Parts: sequence; structure tokens; C-alpha cells
Amino acid sequence: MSERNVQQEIHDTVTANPVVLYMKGSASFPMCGFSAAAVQLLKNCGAQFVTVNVLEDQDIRQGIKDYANWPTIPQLYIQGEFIGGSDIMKELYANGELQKQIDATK
Ligand SMILES: N[C@@H](CCC(=O)N[C@@H](CS)C(=O)NCC(=O)O)C(=O)O
Repeated sequence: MSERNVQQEIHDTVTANPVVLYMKGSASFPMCGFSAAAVQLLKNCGAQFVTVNVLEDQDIRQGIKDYANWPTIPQLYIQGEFIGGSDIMKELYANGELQKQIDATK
């Protein structure tokens, strides 16, 4: 049996999809306030995004922390690049940068 390559899986996900949010729960049912805030900010920007529910996969939950060397969830990726968690998203939204980056994916 071949061993699972979580880092490769994450790389494939964030490069195959322009906007990816690793979160707890789903966009329609976030399971954490930070994840809920992140979803709301993306919706405010009119983003089309996919979500990965880390609560359904403990390997991904740990793997995503290793991938960007960032200790918490949510984590936003745009065009394969790690953007940040909900605090950084809030800052970027407030200064218009999140909207700009989302618009560039449309
Ligand atoms: N200030 C952080 C808040 C995120 C946070 O603290 N997340 C916690 C609780 S949801 C977390 O991911 N803990 C590790 C874990 O649950 O695996 C942000 O900007 O995103």
C-alpha cells in the first residue's frame, strides 16, 4: 500500500483551484467563528471558492499547518499562494487588497 502524500495533495488542491479556504465545517455551516468570518469576507468579495473541511480529515488538519508553516485554521490560498488566516483576511479586506486579489482570479 502506498503511503499518503498529504503535502502533495494540498499542493494539488491549492494549484488546481484559484481560491481555496481550509476551514472548520463548510461554507454553509462553519464550525468555528474564525472560519465563519473568513467565509463571510470571501462572500463579500463575490469570490468563487472551494472549501476543505479539516475536521473531516486529521491528516489534512495537521498537513495544512505544516504546508504554510502556519499554526491555525482557517487558511486562505489564492492562485496557490498562502494568503493568511482570518485576521490577515480582515486586514486585507479593509484595505481593499483582498477584493483586488479575488478580482484577479475572476
Ligand atoms: N487569529 C487566528 C484565529 C484562528 C485560530 O485561532 N484557529 C484555532 C481555533 S479554530 C485553530 O486553528 N487551532 C488549531 C486546530 O484547531 O487545529 C486567525 O487569524 O485565523
